[in-house]
Order: sequence, then structure tokens, then C-alpha cells
Amino acid sequence: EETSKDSPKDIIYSISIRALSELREIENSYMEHLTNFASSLQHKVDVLKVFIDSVTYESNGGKADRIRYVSNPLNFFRLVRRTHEDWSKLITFIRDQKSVNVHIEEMHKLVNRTPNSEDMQEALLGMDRIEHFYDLKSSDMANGLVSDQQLQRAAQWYRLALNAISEPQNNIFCSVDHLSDYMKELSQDPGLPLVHLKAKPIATAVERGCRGKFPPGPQLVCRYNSTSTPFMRYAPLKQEEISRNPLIWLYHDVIYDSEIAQLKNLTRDEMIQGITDNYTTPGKASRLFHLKATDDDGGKLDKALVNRMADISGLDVGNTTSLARINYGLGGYFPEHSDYTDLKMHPASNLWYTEELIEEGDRLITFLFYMTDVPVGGATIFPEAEIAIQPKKGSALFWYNLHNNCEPNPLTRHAVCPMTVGSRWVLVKSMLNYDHMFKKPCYK
Ligand SMILES: O=C(O)CCC(=O)C(=O)O
Ligand SMILES: [Fe+2]
Repeated sequence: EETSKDSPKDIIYSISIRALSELREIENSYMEHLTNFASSLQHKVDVLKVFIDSVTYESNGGKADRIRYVSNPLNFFRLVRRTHEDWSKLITFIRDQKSVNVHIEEMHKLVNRTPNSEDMQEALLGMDRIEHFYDLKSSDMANGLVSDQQLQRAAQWYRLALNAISEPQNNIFCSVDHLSDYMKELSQDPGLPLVHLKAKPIATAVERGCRGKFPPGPQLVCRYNSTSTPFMRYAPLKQEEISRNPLIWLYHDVIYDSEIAQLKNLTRDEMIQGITDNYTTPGKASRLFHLKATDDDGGKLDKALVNRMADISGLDVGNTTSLARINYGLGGYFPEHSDYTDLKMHPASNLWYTEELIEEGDRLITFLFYMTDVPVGGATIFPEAEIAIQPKKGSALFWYNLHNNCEPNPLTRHAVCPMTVGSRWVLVKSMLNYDHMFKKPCYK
């Protein structure tokens, strides 16, 4: 994917949980100022009330009443003091807005950091994606990977989000035949099923995978690998062969909680927006997630992780330690793509990494470390190979993108299912071909 550095003004919050948590922080701050603003106003009102209560006055008092009032020496003195001193002081007090203006200004600053309309659009599309990917309206909800209850909740957010906008400005309404009926439905009890939607198109392979409808794979044995490299002999790893073609392995407990905590310790500012590129996912570029990529001079932890990948795979990982840490948002997904670029097919490609690929060979291997559990949604899907992997904290997936003869293997095309609950963090590294020319084991 391509990346771009976004300025604070055009942050898209919806595409990562990290950014959304920043938005929540902004809201907390706004609420604090609003609360203080309200209590400052309340204080003013309280002071005015005390003054008002201290003055007994008759709204319809006649001339005789007024004379009676000022004939009392105490009243006479109070009247003079009030009108001479208190009135102008009160006006000064009322006019002095410093204590409330501070809060208004702060709230103004926060308004500049709120989501723009594209972000709102992104959030709605995310909700729409959750609904159609998981086929939320159907009663025969996939039971395996997809939990009915949690997805129902997602559908309710979706309805609430749609309900919040009165005017349909969104292309997601294109699927709606009876718009006004549909809008009416939106205001009803979220427990009622929605009926005014067009007949659903036939599910794509990715959608079927995301709904847990891929056939179960062969019962492959999970075993400890203590042979592939010297490292494995003293630190055997639980490994699972997921598939032979494409060759995919899953390893368990390969990244420690302390390492994960360190890797996820990023502010939104340190992360950039990941965007689809025209090569792997043709069409309009879409925003995917927020990521932090570290390059060659990655720190100690990066080096340790890359060495671990070398130990796991038995491959020379080269000198580069470039790693990407990725955080997805709700409804966020990664459309089907390949990690290889297939330069033969796209010789004129002007992607920034083309030169590297020509020199170093295409992306041979992808390593994917899961840094969070994702119990529902958010699976990594290989639609052509009909494989779905549910992220499990500490696990790593490892696959070959190329055949032995270095030709791209289209069965490795993959996607990430829309996120429905929680925060999804992964660590990704691709390894280029030429680094491994002499070490790559023959697997055919
Ligand atoms: O997040 C995932 O499961 C896959 C990420 C991916 O496909 C990529 O970064 O190329
Ligand atoms: Fe990928």
C-alpha cells in the first residue's frame, strides 16, 4: 500500500482504533470545558440570584408604597447604596466574560480537530460494510467465526449512525429502493428487522470467507518444530501447517506480550494513513488503516523480531528490518490484493518501491504477526485458496507469495475482513526474493 503523511487537519479518525481513541480524548476535553463553562455561568447566575433575593421589590407598587418604603431610614440608606454602588458593579460583573470565554475559545480549538465530512462518510461506509459483509439481515447468520449477538449490536450502531443524518448524501443509499420507507424504518426500534433493501447480490469469495463459510481445511496436526533451524532446537515453536498450496504456516506464541505492548505504544501522530494503490487494488484509492513503518535502522526490538522471523523460516532475512505496525478501525478492511507486484505484468509501474523490487526481486514471503485477539470479524482471508485465519494475539502467519520458479502464486491473494469489535493490530514484513535465493527450501 502507498502511504501519505496527513496534516492534523485532515486526520481520518474512522480508519483506526488508535485515532478513534484520540477523538475520544478530544471529546473528553471538550466535555470538561463545557462543564466548566456551565459552572462559570451557574456561578454568575447564583451571584445574581443572591442580589435579586436581597432586594424586596413590588412589581406593581404604587406611589404610596414607594413613599412608605423610603420613609424607613434603613430602606432609604440601602436604596442609595444599591443604586450608587451595586448596580454598576453588577453590570461590570455581568460583562466580564473572561471566565466563560476561556472555555469557549478552548472548545473552538477542539472543533477544529473534529472529524470532517469525509471521515463521517468513511464511518458510514464502514458500518455499511459490516452489514453487507456479514449479511446481518439474514436469519441464517454464519455461526462459526461470526457471533450473532455482537454483529446485531453492530447493526444497531449502523442504524443509529444512519439515523443521525437526516439527508441521504451517501452513495450507500444506492442499494435502497424505497428511500422514504427505509428512512422511516430507521427511526423505529432497532430490534425490528429492516425490510426495504434490494435483493442481495451473490456473495463474493471474500464475503463468504468473512461469514465463516469456507469449507474446513484438512485436519492438520499442530506440532512443535525443533528442527528447521538451530534456534528451534532450544526454543521449539508450536507450528501449524495451514496449507500446502499456497504454502502457509501458522506459529503460536512467537511474540511476547511485553514486545507487543512496546510495539503498540504509538501516538496517532507517529502513524500515517495507509491507502490502497492502483496496482494491487485497482479503482479509487481507499483508506485502510493507520500504520507506522520503520525502515533499515529499526531499533533493537525490530532487529530481534526480524531475527526471530529468520529463525522461524530458516531463511536469510537480509539486512533490512523494515516492519509495518498496522491498526484497523471499526468497519475497516483491506480489499483483496497480492503482496507480490509481478513486475513482468507491470513494467511501467511507477510505484516508489519498483526500483527496489527490480534489484531485489519480488516479495517472496510475507510475515504477519497478530498483536491483538480479534474474536469476531477481522480475519485474514485467502479467497482463492478458501482459507480464513482468525487473529490470535502472539501468533504469526508466514506464507510464500511466489512459486519455486519465482512466478507469482495468485492463490496467495488475500484480504482482511471488516472489523466489527475491538482493535486490530498486526505487524507485517515482506521479504524480497534475491536475499533468499540460496536458502529457500524446495517445497514442491
Ligand atoms: O492485516 C492483515 O491481516 C494483512 C495485512 C496485509 O495484507 C498487508 O499488509 O499486505
Ligand atoms: Fe497483504
